[in-house]
Amino acid sequence: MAGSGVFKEIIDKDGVYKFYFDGEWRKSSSGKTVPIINPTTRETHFRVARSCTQEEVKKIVETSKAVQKSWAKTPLWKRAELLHKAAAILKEHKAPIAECLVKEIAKPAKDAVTEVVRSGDLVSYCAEEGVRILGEGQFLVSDSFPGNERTKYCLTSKVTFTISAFPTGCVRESHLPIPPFNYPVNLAVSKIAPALIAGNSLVLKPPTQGAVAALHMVHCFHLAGFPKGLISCVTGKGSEIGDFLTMHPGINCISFTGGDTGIAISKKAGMVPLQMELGGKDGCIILEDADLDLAAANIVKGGFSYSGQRCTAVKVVLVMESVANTLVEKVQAKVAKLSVGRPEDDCDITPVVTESSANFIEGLVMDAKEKGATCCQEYKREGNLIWPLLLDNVRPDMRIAWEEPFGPVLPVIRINSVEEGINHCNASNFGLQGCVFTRDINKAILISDAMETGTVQINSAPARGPDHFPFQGLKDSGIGSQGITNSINMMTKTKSTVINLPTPSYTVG
Ligand SMILES: NC(=O)C1=CN([C@@H]2O[C@H](COP(=O)(O)OP(=O)(O)OC[C@H]3O[C@@H](n4cnc5c(N)ncnc54)[C@H](OP(=O)(O)O)[C@@H]3O)[C@@H](O)[C@H]2O)C=CC1
Ligand SMILES: O=C(O)[C@H](O)COP(=O)(O)O
Repeated sequence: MAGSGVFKEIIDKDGVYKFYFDGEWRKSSSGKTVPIINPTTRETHFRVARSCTQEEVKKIVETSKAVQKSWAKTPLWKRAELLHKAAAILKEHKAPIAECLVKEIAKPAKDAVTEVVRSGDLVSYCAEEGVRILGEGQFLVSDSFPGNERTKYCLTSKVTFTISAFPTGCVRESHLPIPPFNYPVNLAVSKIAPALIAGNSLVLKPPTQGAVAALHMVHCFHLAGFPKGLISCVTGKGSEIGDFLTMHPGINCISFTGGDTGIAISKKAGMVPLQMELGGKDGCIILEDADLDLAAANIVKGGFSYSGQRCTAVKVVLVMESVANTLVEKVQAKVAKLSVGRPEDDCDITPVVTESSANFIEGLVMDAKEKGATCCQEYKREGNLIWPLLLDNVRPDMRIAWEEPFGPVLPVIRINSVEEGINHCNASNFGLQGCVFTRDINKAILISDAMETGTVQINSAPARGPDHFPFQGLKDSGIGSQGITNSINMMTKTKSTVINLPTPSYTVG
């Protein structure tokens, strides 16, 4: 049960979830709260402290200063040990955390448990990967470069972020992970674990929808015994506290996952490393020689899992005209078998996260219908619940050909050449993932190389997992690369120490 047992200290007597600072769960001095609306009932299910008065943020970020310095001196194996403990506690308490995901973001019950277990696995893998890659460095000699004798030895290693005090007196210490609503646990730990193994402190800003799941996850790190003040979690709407956090002089690294907000943040954040995983319009190109049963299964899984609320969802199908009718029939037959209803009942299609999201999705559908798209199913909506819809004969003048619904509606564009399909994908502002279905591996590789996206899946739907794979977006889909190793590297700095010898030294004797 959320907020009970080992989690009872994260909620106050009035039923308001607290924020986490300096090793304690605290009520906000603002005295205000933020309601979290259950997408299924459209009623308030939880309340979190609308924390973070500017005074509170200032104190939170500065507190990380001393703690971060001592954490950076903690041996790698000890950092890893604590991460393994947090991973085990996460998995031990997967049920109450999954319950929060069901109630806050209408994630189907089974998928909710999977997200928590996957997060525990990510934290453990990160602990091991961190010990490996942060335990290695480089040794370079000077005479490998023209004009040099062997008078210099260069030792390089990966160090944590501590940067000396700035003229303004602020020491830039803290990492700022900002995850989105659709994976408030997994896309939080995908930032938290690399930051911690790399020796950083952090201030987590969880999504409003998903905040309580994130707070339960933070408590698992608290129970694991991380030093007080190393991890903080501030609650409150991003629109109200986000800018103050992202532009705070004490923040020296931002890892964000979400929508266009990330583009705005990247323009405001200043001279700090950014890791941005943003939206996508993942294209699925179906060639004439494709295995259409395999393609149909992946289009339904890829396009409708978690009601299409995944940045890696299949967002547009580009199918060769000659096989389009057969493919659409196969997809329709599978869509008809999708269960629609409550996340508690493990339905395939559950309510989208907010009413505004449902309204946005509806707008895209209406625009496509008005412009002549074929609705393969009757458009149906009850509150935030939208029945799965395949839109055939979509054309480039329709908004849904380009915009990201983040919902259970999927456009099909019929093409007459592979180039047409690739050109459509590359004309998008997004460049996250794409996929191609063909039996010809040579064609698949050529298409993969031609697609301007961070990843191309061959004969499978787009996906971020497994979480150790590099995961990146091009163009408006992101900055930098996620995935455990790349995240660890992005959250460290390279330090060179050069030993200068008075005379050249080559070999013994
Ligand atoms: N590429 C990827 O891996 C992913 C991309 N996305 C994309 O994100 C969108 C949906 O996710 P959603 O969570 O709604 O995205 P948003 O961009 O609305 O929110 C993402 C996070 O940013 C916070 N935030 C909002 N405003 C600010 C601000 N001014 N400063 C700092 N933080 C802020 C939000 O907090 P709050 O909730 O309080 O507003 C939330 O925690 C879709 O476009 C989807 O494609 C989503 C998941 C993964
Ligand atoms: O942001 C998202 O939606 C996730 O990165 C998608 O992850 P998944 O492909 O593992 O669902």
